[in-house]
Amino acid sequence: MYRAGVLTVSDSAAAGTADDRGGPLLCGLLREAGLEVAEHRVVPDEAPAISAQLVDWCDRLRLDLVVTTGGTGLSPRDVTPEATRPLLEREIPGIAEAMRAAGLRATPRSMLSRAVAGVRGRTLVVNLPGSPGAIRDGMAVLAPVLEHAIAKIQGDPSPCTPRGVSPVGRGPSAEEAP
Ligand SMILES: Nc1ncnc2c1ncn2[C@@H]1O[C@H](COP(=O)(O)OP(=O)(O)OP(=O)(O)O)[C@@H](O)[C@H]1O
Ligand SMILES: Nc1nc2c(c(=O)[nH]1)N[C@H]1C(S)=C(S)[C@@H](COP(=O)(O)O)O[C@H]1N2
Repeated sequence: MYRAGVLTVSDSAAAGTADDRGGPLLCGLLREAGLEVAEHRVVPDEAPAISAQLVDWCDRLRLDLVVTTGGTGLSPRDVTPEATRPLLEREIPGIAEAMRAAGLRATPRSMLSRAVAGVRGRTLVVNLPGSPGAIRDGMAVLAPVLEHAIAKIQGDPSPCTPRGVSPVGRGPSAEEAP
């Protein structure tokens, strides 16, 4: 079973002045998607704190997946993408693009998230926005590709057969037709 870490990035949750609703929600959705949630921490919107946690989870604990929530927006304190991007060896722009695109169905503000996703070592790292709605929408996009993405990052040599994957926004391709 793949092991995940959940990092809530929120000044108010870290200070204890607001409940962290996003972190526990995200943990539950990851478990529903079949992952073990090995770590869950809350840090303030401070780049050094975010970076240190990501490096520890990717390099020391060698988690398969790290998902952050919060701090991806336009407030001056929002620095999660800036803290994440330099740590990535390869970006996966399609993940962040797909989550922003899907979120537009719920709110045009989806385009205001600057979330990034990518690979560090054997770990898939994904930023999500902080609101519970954004977490639900983001996980609906992410969950169907998680296992395949992690397997490929970790060197699974098997061919990428499209079978069993429901395409986003289209019918089956000729290749998939019976
Ligand atoms: N951990 C969380 N649990 C519940 N709601 C959250 C959480 N983090 C953010 N939100 C909500 O997401 C929306 C976006 O807020 P904002 O951009 O200010 O958040 P943030 O930088 O992610 O976190 P914060 O403001 O707590 O430092 C707000 O409505 C906020 O209440
Ligand atoms: N699907 C979805 N995406 C969303 C939202 C949402 O409610 N649903 N909120 C947006 C808003 S209002 C902001 S400001 C940005 C960044 O949020 P963050 O700073 O909490 O990361 O995410 C956006 N992405």
